Amino acid sequence: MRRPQRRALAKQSRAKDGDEIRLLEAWIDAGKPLPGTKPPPPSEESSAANARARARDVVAKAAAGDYSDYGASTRFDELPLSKKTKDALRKAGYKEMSEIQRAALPHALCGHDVLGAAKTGSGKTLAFVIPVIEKLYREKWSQEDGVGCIILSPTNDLAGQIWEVVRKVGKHHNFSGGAIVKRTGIEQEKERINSLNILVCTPGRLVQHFDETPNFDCSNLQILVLDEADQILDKNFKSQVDIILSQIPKARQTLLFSATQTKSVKDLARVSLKNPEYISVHEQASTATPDNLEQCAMIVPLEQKLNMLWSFIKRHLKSKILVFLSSVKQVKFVYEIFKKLRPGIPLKCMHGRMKYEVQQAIVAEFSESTSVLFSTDIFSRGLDIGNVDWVVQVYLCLKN
Ligand SMILES: Nc1ncnc2c1ncn2[C@@H]1O[C@H](COP(=O)(O)OP(=O)(O)OP(=O)(O)O)[C@@H](O)[C@H]1O
Repeated sequence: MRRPQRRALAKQSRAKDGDEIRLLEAWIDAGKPLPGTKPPPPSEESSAANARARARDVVAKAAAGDYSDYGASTRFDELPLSKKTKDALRKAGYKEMSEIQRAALPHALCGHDVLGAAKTGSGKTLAFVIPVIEKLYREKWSQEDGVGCIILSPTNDLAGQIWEVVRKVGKHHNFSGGAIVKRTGIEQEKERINSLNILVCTPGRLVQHFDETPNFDCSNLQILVLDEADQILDKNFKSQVDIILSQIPKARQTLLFSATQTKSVKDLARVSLKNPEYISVHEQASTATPDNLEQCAMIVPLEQKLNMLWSFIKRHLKSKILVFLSSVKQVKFVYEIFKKLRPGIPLKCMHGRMKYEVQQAIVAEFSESTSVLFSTDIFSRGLDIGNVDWVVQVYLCLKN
């Protein structure tokens, strides 16, 4: 008896999705922003209660066929998004959009290619994760359709972090996906990669699958995202990115995000952007770092550097400190010596020769506790760790 009931429910839910998709498509088309437009500054008059009422009104009107322009929205619930996505965003505590999200989401939702730049920590991840999920939802993507989206990240850690955001925002949808990183082992990945809809991975790992996984197929790809695009497009990843681009369809949506915007015509031609929207929300800012970040430099004779670092740590025993060193050898050396000297604060170290699971455990511990983490630059891009008091670059290259 149960099975027919379940089938009937599934049918009902598909029909509901179909109605919602038709409404979203009509709304997206009717209310889309004109190419090249930016949202006006948000008005300060409205209270949270007013804003919620306005969002309800917008959605009710859309259901009645009166589609509003959504390019000036300030809240996620004013956008033409599926109920499943809106519910997940609300549960995760996301209500008001950040500046880059306000500027990029309306263009990305209506299918434009986007080249977005905004300071680190400004919310770029949601600005590409939401359009990815919505596009696949509106395309009624399912496991049988295979890989629908690839999100490229320069590091495994960042890929893992992006995947967590995809999971959070897509938790009421039925897409499959995962962070294709060293953690799982290539053989296990090969068995399931063709059934994943959203892949978050480094260029290197993806190329390995193109080389080694029989029948690995991305010919249906709908959307390609490059996070930290400036780094993915630089010479270190060039050969890998070229292979990836040769294996995916040119007719797709492409979203590029980073803290600084690449304007190199060559780069943009490589990724075949079509009439991209250039969105740069912190153009006037003098640095790509947040305004409340204070930065200073000290010139210290080489032979004094470790003493100076030791004194710094001893004077900040109640702080969370991230120390960047320039090689695995240095990280191991400084960590071992300082550990023996017992500064009075827990010490940790991390570098690319450690297993991925060990790195993840160290990041998790560091996120939770007051401690000092010595690391190479594997840790330098895009990771979201709260409450870090100090970042110390011990061997700063002054030329750069
Ligand atoms: N609209 C929002 N409301 C509240 N918090 C948000 C919003 N958007 C993003 N955040 C939070 O802000 C933090 C930084 O977001 P995110 O990692 O996406 O920034 P980023 O611009 O990608 O930074 P980076 O350049 O360092 O990768 C995260 O903790 C995220 O959950």
